[in-house]
Amino acid sequence: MRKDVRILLVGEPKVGKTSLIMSLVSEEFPDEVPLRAEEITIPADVTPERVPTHIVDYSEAEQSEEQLYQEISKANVICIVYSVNNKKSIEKVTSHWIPLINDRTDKDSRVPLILVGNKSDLVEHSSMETILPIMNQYQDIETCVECSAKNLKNISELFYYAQKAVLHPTGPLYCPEEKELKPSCIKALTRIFKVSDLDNDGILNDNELNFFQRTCFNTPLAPQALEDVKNVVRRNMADGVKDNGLTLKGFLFLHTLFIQRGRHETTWTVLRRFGYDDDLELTQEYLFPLIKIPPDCTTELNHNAYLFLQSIFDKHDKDRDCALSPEELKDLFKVFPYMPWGPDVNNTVCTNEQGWITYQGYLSQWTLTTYLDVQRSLEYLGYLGYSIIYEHESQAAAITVTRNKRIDLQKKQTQRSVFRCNVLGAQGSGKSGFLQAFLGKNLQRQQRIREDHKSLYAINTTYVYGQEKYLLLHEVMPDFDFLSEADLACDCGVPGV
Ligand SMILES: Nc1nc2c(ncn2[C@@H]2O[C@H](COP(=O)(O)OP(=O)(O)OP(=O)(O)O)[C@@H](O)[C@H]2O)c(=O)[nH]1
Repeated sequence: MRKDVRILLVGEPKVGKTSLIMSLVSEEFPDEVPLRAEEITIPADVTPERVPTHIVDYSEAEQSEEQLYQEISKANVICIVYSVNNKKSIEKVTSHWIPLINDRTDKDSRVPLILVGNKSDLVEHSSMETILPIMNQYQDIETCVECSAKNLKNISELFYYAQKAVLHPTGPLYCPEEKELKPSCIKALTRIFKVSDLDNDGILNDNELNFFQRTCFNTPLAPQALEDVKNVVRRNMADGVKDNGLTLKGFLFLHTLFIQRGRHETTWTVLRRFGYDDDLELTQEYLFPLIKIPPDCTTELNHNAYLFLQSIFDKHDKDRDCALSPEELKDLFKVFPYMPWGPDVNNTVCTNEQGWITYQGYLSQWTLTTYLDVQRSLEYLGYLGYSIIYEHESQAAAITVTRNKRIDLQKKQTQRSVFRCNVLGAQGSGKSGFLQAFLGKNLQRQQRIREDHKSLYAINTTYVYGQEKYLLLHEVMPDFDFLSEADLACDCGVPGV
């Protein structure tokens, strides 16, 4: 969410820019105004969207072109003011102001524009007939409003729309020409749907909808409201509601409707809650929360994280064979922007006879990633929506940072559950075979492993005094001169296999 909003008012001389600002601030029409109002800052607590808002005036008589360009580049939203009783000031909107602003702003990060027709007290008719075609022609125009600084009509609304255009912009979400959601918005909402579809049946049932509602808006929907939402979808499309739940199509339709009715903030609230920024990318804070790992400590998944991963496995193991077929695995990773596991994973963890990753193998791979590269693990948990489903502040709540290894050794006691063992030995001494045998793969199966699918790691569970622990074997290349710090940082070694 933005920290502040900067609104710039531009337009032809004498259309009433300064008067609009003064009317907003003093809540009365000023008889006399300066050429240009001083920049004002409205504190967060008196703005509708609770963000500090700066309002900046422009005066051709007082400012140079260079100063105007500077202000344009600093603005988050620009109000182009015209006077409804002055045709020339309306013409100038398209002949002068829009091209001037477009020339000075980056095509990919255009500022939203608002067309403001002032002095509505002076005319009987509306300027909308002239303005609507302009709105259809220029995508950057967020909205238009007619107002009067003189009788204070629509003044606070104007500044509210301006704030809203910055905080909840239409641009990234919706294409007004096509009257449909933009592809990146569909992608984000589809991920949100999949994360919220806890049983993975392609339908959000009442429980899932309520959970979603509570997560995003802090309140569940009343039963009648839930029915009303579904009825709106039913009335508009045939397959938006199925088995009394919302399908992806229905879910996307609802968001299209929110936007078309000017309730962008609803869709933005959902997107932000699920970690998206203004460009519909997952934020760095969401994917990579800060986590401190002191030296000699390792990282493991905690009990809650395993429960979560278990539920993710269950929801994708459709045939209940305790293994993920390639299709099931693909489906599991659909909420990721890329496929995180390559074919080497099948040779790093336990698989079934078909070579598919078993439940145990799946948890082992997560354990391995968390041990070797905790940032990656946090990122993956983020794609799966861990912190949202478990209502934690961040993905970091899934991680246990273990005690310093030296203290463990001193006390001869450890809480750790993952232990790393380096396997050393000359080329051809059978290290790979040793690793594969640890995964229960016999020589016949080992021979079928393609060279480029081989892994230098093998991880599996073992029992120590009745407790389940993970043992991670790492095959180290024979040239000892090149052993890295990480290669040496093991709990035990198996030399000369
Ligand atoms: N009737 C009417 N007059 C208005 C309204 N708003 C502004 N005016 C009058 O229009 C004239 C110009 O107003 P300004 O606020 O100075 O306009 P501006 O756009 O800031 O002008 P520049 O500083 O030249 O750019 C003044 O005489 C205002 O009193 C309005 O809503 N209705």
